Amino acid sequence: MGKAQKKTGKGRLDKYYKLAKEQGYRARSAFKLIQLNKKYSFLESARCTIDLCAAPGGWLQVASKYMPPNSVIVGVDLVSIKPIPRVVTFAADITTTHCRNLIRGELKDWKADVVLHDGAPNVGTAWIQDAYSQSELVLMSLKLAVEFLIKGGTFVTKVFRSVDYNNLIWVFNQLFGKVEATKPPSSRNVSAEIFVVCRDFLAPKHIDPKFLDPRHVFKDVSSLAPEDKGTSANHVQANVFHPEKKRRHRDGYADGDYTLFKSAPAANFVLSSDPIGVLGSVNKITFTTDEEKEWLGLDITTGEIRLNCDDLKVLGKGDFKTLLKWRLALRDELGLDLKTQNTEDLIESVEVAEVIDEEQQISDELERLNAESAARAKRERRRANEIKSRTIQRMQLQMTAPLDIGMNQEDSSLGLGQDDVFDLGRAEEGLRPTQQVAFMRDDDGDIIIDSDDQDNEAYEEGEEDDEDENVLELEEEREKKMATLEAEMDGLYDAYQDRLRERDAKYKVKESRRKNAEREEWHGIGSRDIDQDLEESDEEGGWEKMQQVKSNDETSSVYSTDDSEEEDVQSKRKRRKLQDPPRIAKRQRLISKLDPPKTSVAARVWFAQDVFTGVNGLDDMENLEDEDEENFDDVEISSTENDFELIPQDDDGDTAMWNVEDENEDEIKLARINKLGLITPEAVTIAQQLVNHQKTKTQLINDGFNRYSLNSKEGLPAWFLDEEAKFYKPNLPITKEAVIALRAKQRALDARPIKKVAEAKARKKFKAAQQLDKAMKKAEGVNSTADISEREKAQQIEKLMRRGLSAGKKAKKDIKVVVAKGAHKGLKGRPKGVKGRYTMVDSRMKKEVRAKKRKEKAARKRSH
Ligand SMILES: C[S@@+](CC[C@H](N)C(=O)[O-])C[C@H]1O[C@@H](n2cnc3c(N)ncnc32)[C@H](O)[C@@H]1O
Repeated sequence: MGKAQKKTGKGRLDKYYKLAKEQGYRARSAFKLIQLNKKYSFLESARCTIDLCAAPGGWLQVASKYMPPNSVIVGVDLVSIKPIPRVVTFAADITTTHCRNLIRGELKDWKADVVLHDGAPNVGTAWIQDAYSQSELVLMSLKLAVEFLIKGGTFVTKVFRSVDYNNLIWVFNQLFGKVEATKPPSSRNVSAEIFVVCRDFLAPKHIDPKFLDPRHVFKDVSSLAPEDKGTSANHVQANVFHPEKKRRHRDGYADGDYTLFKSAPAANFVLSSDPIGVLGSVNKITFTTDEEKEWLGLDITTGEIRLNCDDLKVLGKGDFKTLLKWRLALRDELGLDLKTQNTEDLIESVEVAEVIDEEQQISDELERLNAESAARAKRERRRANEIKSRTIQRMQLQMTAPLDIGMNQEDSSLGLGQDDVFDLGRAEEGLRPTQQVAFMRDDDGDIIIDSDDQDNEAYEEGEEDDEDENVLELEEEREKKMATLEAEMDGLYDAYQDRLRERDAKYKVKESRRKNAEREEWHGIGSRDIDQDLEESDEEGGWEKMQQVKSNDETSSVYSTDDSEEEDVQSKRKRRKLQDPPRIAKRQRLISKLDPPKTSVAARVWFAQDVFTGVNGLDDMENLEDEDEENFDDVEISSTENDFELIPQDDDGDTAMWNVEDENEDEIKLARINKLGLITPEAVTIAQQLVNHQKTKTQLINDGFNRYSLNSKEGLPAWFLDEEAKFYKPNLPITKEAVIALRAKQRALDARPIKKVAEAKARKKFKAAQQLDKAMKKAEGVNSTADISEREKAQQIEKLMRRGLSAGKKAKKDIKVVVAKGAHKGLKGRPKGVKGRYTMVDSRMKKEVRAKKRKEKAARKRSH
């Protein structure tokens, strides 16, 4: 790190970077050594340490802090290292004999207890080259280590996980008793670096120079000369330098491929038996060969497919499936799918064998038409069945009244008993012989009873005709196959996502950010908003009227003018609760001093159902999700803060269910807002509009009923819901003022002094007050002295008070500070245009002076 590094982006945000700044370390890497030393404790007992590649000196600072006083510390780097107390530094290349001589000159005949190496060539330009010279550098540092280390000494080095890694470890194992590779927490996960701690140096009398020769240690197995393997004596040596006959790439980059961006030819994807593997490991699919280019020209290779192949990292579930389907279609086209090919061949050969005359053609055509219509009828029947079962579900959840599907509960003419009113299976059976009713969906998607004769004929034909049955079976089989394929693709997509997640170290951060952001997003009205408004609203308007209507008319809904809509929302909530019992369990315990819930008749009837009995028992459920635990903690805190009483759950089923999750979510939101304030421009916009009376609460509530608030997700495919969750969000308007206000808030936060400065200021103030106190006491003493004149008294008191008031305010010396950068960098003598007293400072100086003072103070304390 000879060059000044640009400290932007992740570097600045990094926790260790900040810690290093705070604690006066020159580099965040200092924490790597601190953590390594914490694990292996090699510095405390060391009397002499050599740090190879030590600039800017973070490790040296750590060594000087943790090693006993009066120990010897030597640091070497290509670039010069600014002075550090107790440390001797040189600027030299560790691969040269000059460097070796310099160290020898400094140590004389001393031996080092620890040799450190954190060398890194200029990473970032050519990775292949970097990785190799890094390994080379490690070997060079090892060479110096074996020369200067004492028997039993420790060598700590940074190694990059590359193809040379295993060879290096093998060499270390030959020279040290214990070799361990570890990655300290401060080493970034995205970095390929790892630290190897080699302890208990064996100090052999003679070390084969090949152990320390990169040409031998990193020689590739394939390039191994046959004579090396020949004799049994040589055989050992061959193993020495090539511990693994076959290199595996589990741990590092593949041979010769150190790029993160990878592409694969389309043939790999199409012909591979593991297409998901291909998709998960590359960024792009290319069409380079003639055959692949031909595939591009096919109809099935649409523009969308080409785009998808161009950047696999942006694929959503739908794109992913499209790509896999394209692969299947292409394989079909190429005749690669053996099973399909066989079936097709069979059909083809049958067709060829047939003698086709005109009559035959007509009968074939008729057959085909019959088969088609039978298949259509079957499809419709299946669809009707699906609708039927869905309707039954809806009815069981009281989302749909029997009348919604055109049935009259009391109509005995249908031949149905009162008890069987929800048994549509039987209803349909009962209807079929007389009226031949089929359940169909009309244009609006509602269920209708269809008694069209033609359809019924088809229905019956479908039942009777054997040949048609065959076609139906085929059709069914095809659909089953499609369903299996879909399921398979869903599975593959999940696997693909997992792979991407593994590769993307930032995924978790992104996810947690997204969750945080979602917390403050406002998508509509929750019950909490409404309850709060019921209590707080001081406006006249629609909302109050609705409230009145609600209390007067028990049959009306809670806040919707449409009963069915209200029930729909309620039942969705209930279902969510049932699917997520632990959540309920946690929240049930949080019932607080809220007013008894105001339930509508519809809600009471709903909660009275059998399904909800025993919901309290859910309290005992374990295995709560992390997120919920977090929420729970938050809520607990906020409820104690608000002096809420945590009381056990009431046995009454209604009350239990009324403890809606929305309330707790709102509590969490509220607690968060109390803690952090409003953090999104949308929220600030709404808040400002409310404060400035640009919007009333009623308007706000009405705005909550938008197209996003009551979206039914029923029957939608999972991948669609995934995509929707990502992109289908209300776009709440934000104002310029809101953004300005947020920015100002952030600036104010940034401008706040850090804790240490604030503490120092407070200390100064306290000391000044103490001095003043002292001065006043002395002045009183002077005043009460009888043997001096009044004039003298006044003079002395004035002097004392002046001193007391000026305590802590030292007169600043008039010295001009010149920063040693730009034209002033490396300048010797007076800088141009600077008159009077001046001092040159640089970025390091302040910290070093402070550190020096700190140490002096500590030493003084110790000596007292
Ligand atoms: C990651 S930095 C070391 C940071 C140091 N451990 C600290 O805590 O401040 C790597 C250093 O290796 C040095 N380096 C690279 N090749 C070198 C060589 N051949 N000889 C000496 N130093 C070298 C670079 O100049 C760079 O300062």
